[in-house]
Amino acid sequence: MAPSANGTTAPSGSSPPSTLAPGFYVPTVAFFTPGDDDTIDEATTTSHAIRLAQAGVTGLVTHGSNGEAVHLDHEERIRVTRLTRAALDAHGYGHVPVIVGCGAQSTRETIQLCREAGAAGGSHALVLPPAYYGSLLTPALIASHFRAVADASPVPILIYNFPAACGGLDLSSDAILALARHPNIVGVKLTCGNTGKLARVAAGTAGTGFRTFGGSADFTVQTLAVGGHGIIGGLANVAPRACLEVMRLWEAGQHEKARAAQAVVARGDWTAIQGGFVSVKVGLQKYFGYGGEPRKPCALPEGGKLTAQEEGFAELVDLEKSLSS
Ligand SMILES: N[C@@H](CC=O)C(=O)O
Repeated sequence: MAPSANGTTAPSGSSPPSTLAPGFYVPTVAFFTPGDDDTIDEATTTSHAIRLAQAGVTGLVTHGSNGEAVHLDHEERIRVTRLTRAALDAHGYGHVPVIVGCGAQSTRETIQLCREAGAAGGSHALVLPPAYYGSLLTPALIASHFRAVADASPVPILIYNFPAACGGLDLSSDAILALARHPNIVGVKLTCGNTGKLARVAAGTAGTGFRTFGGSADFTVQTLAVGGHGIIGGLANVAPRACLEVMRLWEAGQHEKARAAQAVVARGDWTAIQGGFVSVKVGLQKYFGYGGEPRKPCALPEGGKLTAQEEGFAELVDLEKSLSS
């Protein structure tokens, strides 16, 4: 039996359920072979997925913002999802869901990505709203997009509300609650950080199986306090046990300790939020010996900026390592 963040167990080898368990889900970073070779690093993709599962995370997300989805072609996306699913299955984590980032600018390509995600072993799709032609996209067109994708997708979808990645497009709680009535729209990741919206969506969908996730580890306690179901957050690439510990302490009613752990996680997440997925790679490389380079045109920081990012994770990694022993 393998543990999950909410303290339940699932028999290894079983399939992920379509209703997501509450807990902590990790949008994995992508790994590439060094230099001009620059192909998917299959060995590291596999070992990273296993490391996270062994730490007890509830699920993984390929091709979230941390996963450089926009730097990958369709074939590479399929390969990463297949590798991740296969790594989990081969190590007794068949019940652990793999959510797949499927945002694209057209409804047509988004549906194609959802179909490819399902065929590659993805259990759910995480869908950003299209925003490139933002001034042309009315709230009604955005809602039609999500409904058309949900109608056609072979896997249930989660809405991904991340205004900073979508030219400021920020879905309201009213819009999300209306979409939540679609039978194939089963959750939302709120990277907007609006905990008022989170409270309204969690309350408005209570008891339906719809899942309301905070979109960053730095507001885990806030999410749980208002009835959210957990976090989908990139910081757990570096420190999965520390991120889970905040949830465990809160759910055990140890609120002072949960706040103290949340403070450490929030300080670490500030480095990840400012430096994005590149800083997550910096943290992995410095403290766990793998991570490598992002795809160009992104680049690792150098000099004082590199050192500052490394040091920004030090306290968090101390907590992580204390929980590993
Ligand atoms: N801060 C976010 C970035 C994207 O949603 C995260 O932790 O995943």
